[in-house]
Amino acid sequence: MRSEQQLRTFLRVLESYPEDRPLAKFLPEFFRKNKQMGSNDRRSASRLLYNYYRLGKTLPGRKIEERLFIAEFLCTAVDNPFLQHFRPELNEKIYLTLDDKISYLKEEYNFNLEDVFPFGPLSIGIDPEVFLKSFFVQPDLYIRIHPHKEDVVLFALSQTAIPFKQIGQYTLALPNGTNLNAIFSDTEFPTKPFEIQDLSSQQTLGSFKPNRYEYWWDACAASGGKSLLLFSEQPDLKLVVSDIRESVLDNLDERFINAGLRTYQKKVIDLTQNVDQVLHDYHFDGIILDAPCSGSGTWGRTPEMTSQFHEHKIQGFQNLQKTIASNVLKYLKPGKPLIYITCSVFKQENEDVVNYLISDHGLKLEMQEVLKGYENKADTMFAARLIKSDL
Ligand SMILES: C[S@@+](CC[C@H](N)C(=O)[O-])C[C@H]1O[C@@H](n2cnc3c(N)ncnc32)[C@H](O)[C@@H]1O
Repeated sequence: MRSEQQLRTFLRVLESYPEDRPLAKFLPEFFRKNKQMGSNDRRSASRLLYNYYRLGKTLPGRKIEERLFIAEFLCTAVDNPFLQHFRPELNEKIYLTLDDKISYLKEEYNFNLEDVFPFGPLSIGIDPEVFLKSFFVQPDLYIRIHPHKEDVVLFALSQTAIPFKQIGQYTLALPNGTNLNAIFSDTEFPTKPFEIQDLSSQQTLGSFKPNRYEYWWDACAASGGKSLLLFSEQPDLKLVVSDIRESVLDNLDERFINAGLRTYQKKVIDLTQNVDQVLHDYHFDGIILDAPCSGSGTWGRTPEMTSQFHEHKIQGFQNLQKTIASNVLKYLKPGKPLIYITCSVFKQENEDVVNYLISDHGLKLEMQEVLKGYENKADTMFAARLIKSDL
């Protein structure tokens, strides 16, 4: 029986999963080692695994199978043959709204929404209920179109059956898992006319406000998402990018070439250390600090993190953020902005770090905001613009 087979495969994959690396890395490795699995088996195993982890820490005492059926019930909105086979009484209610499903589970299974993500406190302004419910909805894939390439991208997408939504002049939402390489092939599009970038990440641009010919530093640049945004707003900038990981900076080179960004300096540095030897002559007009963080605002994409996370880690991230922020400030000109960004929902990593920068370093807060991706099938992020004092 197909559903029985799917359940057996799910249990086998779950048992093999060591929970020490992202599912997105583990699953392809597992499938490579288990070549007998066809594409349908892979698809259903991935779906069941991801949905299972969307339950987070709820219903801890229930059997794995029971939790899986409840996860399927919450995360699917169309007739579900798997559920029909094992729990027809749940499949019968598959068309209920998420709110009604949650009420039903509360009654019948003692389900408690708060247990999905029992961590906190959350940043100010986050609606806990809406945030928690977003865990049962797969986030969208967002792209940012390069300037003047809107027609090319919209035309290519209109030739496919893929439903996409235009959010702004340069921003499109596509269903998760859309194979953009198939639509924008290397032969037809040797340089890609867009970046894959989450909606909230794109929205951090609002806090940058760069001016022409200024000198900016993207201090934790990774593969350069924020630098590319900065460049899209103000191409006439001088730019330094750095990260502790050399490998991610190699990806950055590729993305920069694709976007036409050619003049920048690149440095591999550990910002918990004294970096004066490398940066003693630098005085920046703006610093973007997209700090290492729990990533809790992105767990809608990596739901396995919710059940693997331990709350005590938040303090460790805050310590790291304070250290790095204190170290970079030395290279910021007085009167100029530090843009502090995280993809965390925790107040301890967001407002508390901002308050520390104000109280211990005399920075002036110009604005701070939570980018509520949980309302838009996107990541949730935090961005603050702080000005270094003139003294
Ligand atoms: C949130 S990610 C940055 C994402 C990037 N700005 C983007 O838009 O794609 C944080 C980065 O901080 C880097 N990082 C972590 N610890 C660091 C340290 N001690 N010094 C410098 N960079 C560090 C990580 O390697 C990671 O790439």
